[in-house]
Amino acid sequence: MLSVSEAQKRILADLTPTGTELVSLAESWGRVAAAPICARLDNPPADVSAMDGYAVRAVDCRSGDTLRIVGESPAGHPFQGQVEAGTCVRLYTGSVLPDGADSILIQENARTEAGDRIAVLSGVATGQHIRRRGQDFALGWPVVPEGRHILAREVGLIAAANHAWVPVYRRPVVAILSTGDEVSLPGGDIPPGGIANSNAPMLAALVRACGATPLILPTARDDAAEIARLASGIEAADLLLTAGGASVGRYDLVQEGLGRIGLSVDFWKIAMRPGKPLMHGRIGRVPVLGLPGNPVAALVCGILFIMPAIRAMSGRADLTVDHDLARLGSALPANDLRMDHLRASLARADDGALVATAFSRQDSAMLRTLADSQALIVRPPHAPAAERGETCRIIRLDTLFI
Ligand SMILES: Nc1nc2c(c(=O)[nH]1)N[C@H]1C(S)=C(S)[C@@H](COP(=O)(O)OP(=O)(O)OC[C@H]3O[C@@H](n4cnc5c(N)ncnc54)[C@H](O)[C@@H]3O)O[C@H]1N2
Ligand code: MOO
Repeated sequence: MLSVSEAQKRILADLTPTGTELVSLAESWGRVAAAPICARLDNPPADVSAMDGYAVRAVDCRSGDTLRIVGESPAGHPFQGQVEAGTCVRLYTGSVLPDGADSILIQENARTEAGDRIAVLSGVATGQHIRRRGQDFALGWPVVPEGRHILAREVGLIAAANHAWVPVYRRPVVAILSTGDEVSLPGGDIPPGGIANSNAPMLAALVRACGATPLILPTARDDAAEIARLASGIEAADLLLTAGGASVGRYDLVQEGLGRIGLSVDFWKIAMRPGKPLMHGRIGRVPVLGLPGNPVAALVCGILFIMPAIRAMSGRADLTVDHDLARLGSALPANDLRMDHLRASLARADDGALVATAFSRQDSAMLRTLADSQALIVRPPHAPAAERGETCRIIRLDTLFI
């Protein structure tokens, strides 16, 4: 059986980003920059005040000096004249620094006197409280690199760089085909021996959380011809996920069904738990991931393989999900040859360290335990028994937003 990291490498090996499109700035959140986004101006565009106060010449702004106010310059209304010796201009945060001035006296350090004069209560240092033109970024700088996931911070930055449109990668379309005679639509009557289809909506939610567009196909019965028929239009998608029918049983027919429409299998079976029967292959240009039917196995494969695959197809530079360190909240037995992913709760110790405690039952059909988990404890193949308090590697589920 293949290792998890080898499987990840093989899945990512031949994935390329989708095409590109232009979206409005407001629509760019959650997308991936398809080209470097270069500043169309300096930011700030001019030397501006960082405080409400007075534009002054530091040389004549010592404690006890008085200055004559020669004008006012609200933000957006630059002063047209010059700040001469012994004068100042009233201005505000964001006002352009007038010619002749080199510093800002904050209003708390000035007292208004009779007429148009102020008394300086505390002197200023040259350049104080000035935001220099271009100190954040300059015209032409690539402020957002190609491949960056655009979140709220990037949206703000792209706006500040004066762009209304953003080049992004097209959202990958991910088709989801669940299989199984026993699988029924959630919400309907579940016949004897049936089970509600949790995989299709769960995988669709995962796909959406990864920034791709899910396309749920009708559920296929355990019938190779039907599986082939339902997957036959797959060229319309960028990735095919199947769920169920991946194992060795007589009715596990996904490979046989997809084989009829040209599936070539790259690998089948990974040394991991849950998720052992994962299959990777291709139908024409479309990559295929055959997920196990057990829902927890499907979702763990989703985190380890679907997320990186969608990120790669979306053009993202950061592909795999990060691991963190935690302390074990309870002892664990030695592991076998499969890399294990134990559903666990997370808490904080008094010293702030994360403490991960595995749930006592780890059945890969138990969705409630999965939903109640804040982390997966990742145990390498053949890991020896571990004591409570030992350091372990975890994948945080609570920060993945899936
Ligand atoms: N003799 C062996 N049996 C099994 C092995 C093995 O190595 N040898 N592997 C086990 C492992 S590990 C897994 S994981 C499962 C995977 O099986 P399949 O991918 O073939 O999945 P199914 O048999 O179709 O279903 C498994 C389980 O999940 C339920 N299921 C299926 N689809 C859905 C759905 N859309 N929503 C909710 N639940 C679903 C199904 O009813 C079964 O209970 O194989 C083990 N067996
Ligand atoms: O690996 Mo299976 O995925 O144990 O349930």
